[in-house]
Amino acid sequence: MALAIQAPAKLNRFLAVLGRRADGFHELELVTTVLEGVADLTDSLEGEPAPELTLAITGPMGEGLVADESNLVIKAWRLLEEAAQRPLPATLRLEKRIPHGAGLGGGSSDAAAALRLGNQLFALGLQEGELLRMAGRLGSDVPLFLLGGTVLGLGRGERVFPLRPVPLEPLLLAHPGLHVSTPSVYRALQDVGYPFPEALASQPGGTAPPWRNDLTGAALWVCPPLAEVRDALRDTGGEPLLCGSGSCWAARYDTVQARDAAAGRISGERPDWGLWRV
Ligand SMILES: C[C@](O)(CO)[C@H](O)COP(=O)(O)OP(=O)(O)OC[C@H]1O[C@@H](n2ccc(N)nc2=O)[C@H](O)[C@@H]1O
Ligand SMILES: Nc1ncnc2c1ncn2[C@@H]1O[C@H](COP(=O)(O)OP(=O)(O)OP(=O)(O)O)[C@@H](O)[C@H]1O
Repeated sequence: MALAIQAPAKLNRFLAVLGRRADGFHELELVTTVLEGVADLTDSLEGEPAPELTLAITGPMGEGLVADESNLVIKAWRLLEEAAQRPLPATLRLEKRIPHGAGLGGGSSDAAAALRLGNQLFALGLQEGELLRMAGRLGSDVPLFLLGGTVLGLGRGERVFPLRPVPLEPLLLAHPGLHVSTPSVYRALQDVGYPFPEALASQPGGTAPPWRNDLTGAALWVCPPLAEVRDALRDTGGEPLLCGSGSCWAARYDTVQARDAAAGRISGERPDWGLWRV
């Protein structure tokens, strides 16, 4: 019987870079919200046992993605096979609605969905701790999608802890169709210089974490046209925040009305941009 798992996008409302580690990764402090329930910004992974492993990719954001061993869904499946010590042949269908290279974690979310799907489909009985370890091997962003909700991320982002939900303000996400490479943004931190973050723990108790992304300068260095999206959102009265390593921006507004007016204006001026209301 076929099973389907939803794979939502994420928003890092707080991303502090604490420094560069000996292994080349960066030590981070992150507060991330998994954007559950936003249908047009959620991938779907469906599968059923079959004679051999195949992956088909469809959906509005499927173009340009390859369904080979480089795909995070297949990489996750191979880790499941390693844990099960046997092949897990299945027909997999991935419906892509999250743009890739946008900082919304779509590939990571698909990988987490694949771990859960394979574990259920073949009744592997892998426990949460084991799945989290496998997720961390696939990518720094993958474990947070296994938790869902609002998540504190430490280390390179893979050490995750559930937080009390931080309510999101009315948001407008704008995607200019540019693809920004995450490694190139982290590398550019050397060129633009490090910020000097106060630790999240030093924020006054009870307040929401600040709207902050220390990768912004580096991403603008790598991809200067990103500034156009930031400025367009600012012109509508929003407070823009770069999503992860870009290229999407999320702007927060005081009211739903202000956000909806902004969406109307930007969709008229920039019909080529992807827009999502959250
Ligand atoms: C920008 C974020 O999306 C914020 O959540 C993540 O930090 C990126 O997470 P991700 O895409 O899962 O990243 P990974 O696949 O683990 O790493 C991709 C590349 O990004 C850089 N990288 C990533 C995470 C980190 N803490 N420090 C890094 O320097 C490394 O060059 C690494 O080779
Ligand atoms: N199933 C997948 N969906 C999207 N990208 C994938 C997938 N499998 C592999 N990739 C590769 O991973 C890269 C990053 O994809 P992803 O959608 O996670 O980017 P992102 O939104 O910038 O995420 P992050 O903020 O985690 O860097 C893509 O450019 C693509 O080459």
